[in-house]
Amino acid sequence: MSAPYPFLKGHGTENDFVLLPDHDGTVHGGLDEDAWQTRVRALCHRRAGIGGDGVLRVVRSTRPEDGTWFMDYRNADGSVSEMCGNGVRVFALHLVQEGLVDPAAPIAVGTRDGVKTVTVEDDGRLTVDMGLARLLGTTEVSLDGRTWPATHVDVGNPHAVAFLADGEDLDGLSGPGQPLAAPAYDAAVYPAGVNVELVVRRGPHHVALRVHERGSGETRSCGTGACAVMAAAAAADGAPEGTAYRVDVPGGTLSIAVVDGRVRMTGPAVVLARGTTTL
Ligand SMILES: N[C@@H](CCC[C@H](N)C(=O)O)C(=O)O
Repeated sequence: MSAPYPFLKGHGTENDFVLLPDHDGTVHGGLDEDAWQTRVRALCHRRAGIGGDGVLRVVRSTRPEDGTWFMDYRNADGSVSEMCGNGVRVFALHLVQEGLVDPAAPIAVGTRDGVKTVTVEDDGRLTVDMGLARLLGTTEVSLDGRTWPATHVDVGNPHAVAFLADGEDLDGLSGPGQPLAAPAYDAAVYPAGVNVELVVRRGPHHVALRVHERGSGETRSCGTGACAVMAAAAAADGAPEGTAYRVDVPGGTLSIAVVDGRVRMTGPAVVLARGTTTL
């Protein structure tokens, strides 16, 4: 058991996170890699822990090029990712709620994929400049004996975006109430693993997805995944820049557009609890 330390719990479209304030790195910064991964897994455990798809450690940047605050993100299994699109909205909201940043000005958040700028909208949602979505070619993913062509999209982290065939639906991808099994993918294309989005079209510029995340399993939403899906859909549609896509995820809705070549994602963020733990 460790000494008590503070945590908060939040989510963005039900992609949920444990936030760990550790501004000067003295709370968790001294842990070695194994101990840190063990702590992340314990915190994210759905029954024995607080529960979460990942952990957002809130730490002051040590590199000026990262801005003032760095989002030290880990998946539920303790692994690192470059970026978390829902997490960065929750992280920025936390900074606002704690009075650590000016909500009227763009909020710079350092990530392993560089600095992301977050803006608080008048309706309380947050918009993230996610940077580039790079379409890197075609691959395949498989699940339960079905195989789909997929687009390899890099949004800082790796994604495989597969559109289901006509007549296939998202509910049919697993047993009723069951999570998605891990899709098979080409490890030569994704040597560090991949986040897989399975997608249907709901209407013009309107899609819906289920996602199996690297390091977390099926989640209720994935911000980077939604951006990857939007980029793949917009390319397939030949949609002009500025076209806003509605991306439905099991936990809500995100609005995403490409402006000046950069993906801008707007969605909600919630911080719902705080406390201390010895996990
Ligand atoms: N849920 C996140 C993505 C988290 C990282 C991902 N599992 C990975 O390993 O790349 C999001 O909202 O983007």
